[in-house]
Order: sequence, then structure tokens, then C-alpha cells
Amino acid sequence: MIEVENLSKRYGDKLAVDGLDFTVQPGIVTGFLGPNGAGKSTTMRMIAGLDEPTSGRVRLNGQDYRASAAPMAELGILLEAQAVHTGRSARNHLLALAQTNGIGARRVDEVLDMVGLREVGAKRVGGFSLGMGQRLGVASALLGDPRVVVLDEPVNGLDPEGVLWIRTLLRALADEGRTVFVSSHLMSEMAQTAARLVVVGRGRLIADTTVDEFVARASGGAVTVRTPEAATLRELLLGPDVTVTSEVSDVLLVHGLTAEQIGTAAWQAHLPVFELSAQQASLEEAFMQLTQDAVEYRSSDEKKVAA
Ligand SMILES: Nc1ncnc2c1ncn2[C@@H]1O[C@H](COP(=O)(O)OP(=O)(O)OP(=O)(O)O)[C@@H](O)[C@H]1O
Repeated sequence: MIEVENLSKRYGDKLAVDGLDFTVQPGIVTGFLGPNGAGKSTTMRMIAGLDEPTSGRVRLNGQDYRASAAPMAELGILLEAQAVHTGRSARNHLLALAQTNGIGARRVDEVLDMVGLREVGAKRVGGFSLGMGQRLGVASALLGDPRVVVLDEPVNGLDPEGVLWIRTLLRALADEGRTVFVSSHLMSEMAQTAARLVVVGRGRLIADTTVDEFVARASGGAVTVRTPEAATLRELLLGPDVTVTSEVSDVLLVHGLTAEQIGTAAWQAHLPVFELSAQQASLEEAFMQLTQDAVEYRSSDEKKVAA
């Protein structure tokens, strides 16, 4: 479990992370979403103890990670643009990491197998593609058989087969009871991988929810009804918490009632309904709506820099 409590990080006059509070539970994949510059990497670095919070704290499995006797068994982390000694082979890179952490050579071969790099284990890391480098980063993160896995943009640079592989791997790690926290800017990817989402914008928490709730909230629960008796049905449905709008004469957009309630009401009043559908925003649309302010702020910020 990861517990983030009132976490903030200031760089000069820039508040990169602003009072974040959330918990990442074991046994499921939790996605960490936000536009560029939202503070995801900074938060992940603080979770790993690589950056000191300006205020607040992080606990891993109930304790301060840095107090752990076997840190690699507690937390495995993949950060963006990790430094690797490019002259070393993949296997030697992992061996060096294993040795300094009291991990045996057998585990190195295990993780090379897990990430599909066994065949190229003897090759120099300098010649690796971006995707192979990502796989090596994942192998490093998994080396200590960690209870908590934190991955910053792991699908970056992976081809479709690699994306599928990472999705399957993340789910398998969660199914083993581990805590899996993974950042991405690809909403569609998160929809297929994560069960929960922590969404941030401008360093602040925007949503901490399930993927389903996230989409439902953004789409506002509107229902589209197509009927030749639009005026009659509109009168029938209107109530204190129900709004009905219409842009096309035979189509109503209803807020405040479910598709089932509308269908039943229409049937009871013998009104024909040709179409009845709950509006589903895609995860992409939901994310754009919820983080719009953060993105606008960001682009005006960039204009200021450019001016
Ligand atoms: N070392 C640093 N010094 C100064 N500012 C920093 C530093 N690291 C991050 N920032 C700023 O803090 C904010 C958050 O950055 P961060 O990299 O955490 O965001 P992010 O959500 O991971 O974005 P991206 O998806 O682009 O990596 C940005 O405005 C960034 O410019």
C-alpha cells in the first residue's frame, strides 16, 4: 500500500505538487494520470524517497520506505530517462544492481525472462532500442521481488506487442497481491489496464476514483431519447431534479433519470421510443474535461515563457 499524505513539493516559486492526499491499494492496478507538468514524476520521485517533500509524507506498507532493511523488496520503481551504464551488457547491469542489494544471480535470469530480454542479455545496453531500454528498466524494478511497484510511463517507446506485454505484466503483478501504481498520459491505455485512477492537474488532486466512476462523472449521466412524441415525453419526464434539453425536434437529452426510468415512463404512457442510450464519454473525453483548467493554465504559462 502507498499512503500519500498532504504531500507538497516546491521548486523556487513553482509548487510542483500541492497538498496531495491519496492511497494506492494492493491487489489492483492504479493509474496515475495528468497532463504534462501536472506533478506525476515529482510525486513518484517522492514516493521513492529520491526527492525530499517540502511538506507532507509518504508511507509504503505502513512505514517510511527509507527505514526499510531491504528497500528493493519493498519498492521497485521505473522512472523516466533512467541512467544506465551504456557500456555494460543488460545482464551485467542487473548483476551489479543485484550484488549491491544482496540479491542472487538466479533472480537476474528470472527477471530477464520476465521482460523478454534473455536472448539479448549479453548485448551492450548502449545498442538497445527505447523499448528494450524500457524492458530493462522494468527488469531492474522487479529485481527485488517488490511488494510495491511504481512505474513512470512504462509504455513509452514500446511497440503494440510491448504495450500488450506491459498490460498483462501489470495485471499479473497486481493479481499476486502487489501494489501497482503506474503513470501514463494515454487514457485509453489506462482504461484497459487500471481499475482505479488518481488524476492530478497543476499538482492538485482532481479525482481519486474507479475508471467507471470517472467516466460516468464526466459524462454527467445524460440519456439521449429519440421519439416522435418528444414534446409529450418531455412534459412527462420533467421534475424537480430532471432537466430535458433538445437541439433536434425528435431527440431529447435528459439529465437526472436513468435510461431504465425513461424507458419505463415512455412505455407506461404508450409513447413510442426509437432510440434510448446512456451517453458514455470515452476516458479520453472525460480526462480532457476534468483537466481542462490545468491544461489551459499550462499553455498560458508556456506562452509567458515564450514571450
Ligand atoms: N528539478 C526541478 N526543478 C524545477 N522545477 C521542476 C523540477 N522538476 C519538476 N519541475 C516542475 O514541476 C512541475 C511538475 O513536473 P513533473 O515532471 O512532476 O510533471 P509530470 O506530471 O510528470 O509531467 P510529464 O508528464 O511532462 O513528465 C513542472 O512544472 C516542472 O517544470
